Amino acid sequence: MHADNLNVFYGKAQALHDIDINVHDGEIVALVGRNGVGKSTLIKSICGLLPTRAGRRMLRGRDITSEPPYVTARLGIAYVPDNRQIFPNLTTEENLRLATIRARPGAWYLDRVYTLFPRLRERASFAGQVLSGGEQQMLAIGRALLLNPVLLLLDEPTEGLAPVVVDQLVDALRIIHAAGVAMLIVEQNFRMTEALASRQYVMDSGRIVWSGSTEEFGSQRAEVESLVFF
Ligand SMILES: Nc1ncnc2c1ncn2[C@@H]1O[C@H](COP(=O)(O)OP(=O)(O)OP(=O)(O)O)[C@@H](O)[C@H]1O
Repeated sequence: MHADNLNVFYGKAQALHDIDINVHDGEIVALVGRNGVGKSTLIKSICGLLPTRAGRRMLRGRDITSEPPYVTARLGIAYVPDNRQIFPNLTTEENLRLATIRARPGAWYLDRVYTLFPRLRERASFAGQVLSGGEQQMLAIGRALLLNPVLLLLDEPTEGLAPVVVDQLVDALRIIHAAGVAMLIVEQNFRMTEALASRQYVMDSGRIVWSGSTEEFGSQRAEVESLVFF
């Protein structure tokens, strides 16, 4: 996926300025920055939930700038929102089965998601609203996988989760990555992004202000942290 000179507005207010980012096939890339700098706006615009005023978005050589979310999903971009958007009155399994209805054909199917997240199999008949935060996050990721994505967009997947659950998610994301799925992860948890991502983008005030490999991110930590937290 390539976003080229993206500019996105809420009404007259410009939220994203001249954004250039790439996520290559099979790559994990992190997007970090303080609250309100535009990270969620960027991933929503990549999957077509927000219109692009200028610039373009490409997926595997195809221009998707004007495509709505249901088309980008069919082309292989799956979005895991920060509020997870589980149907509260449907069971875990019903939530998952809904995702399979118009999914791309591919390697992910219900039983494979249950193998990845055994906890979801145990909770198959429980309503979405009684799941723990970690279980809901697993459900949101499992549902996205059932679309058979080439790119998974994850908005703060570890927010509010206990460290032991974060470790389980990191293990699951490694397995998903090994299966060939690329990811763009919005995260405040540096421990997680350093463990998973090969490259990092730092945002501030609607712009990309730093980008580099995870090794550079580690060696320039003080400089990067001054951009992210002050
Ligand atoms: N629906 C909206 N209408 C108007 N302005 C919005 C809307 N959503 C977000 N914004 C504004 O756009 C800017 C970027 O918000 P965004 O949610 O993308 O930031 P973020 O980096 O993801 O922050 P957070 O980590 O808090 O989610 C903020 O100034 C925010 O107030």
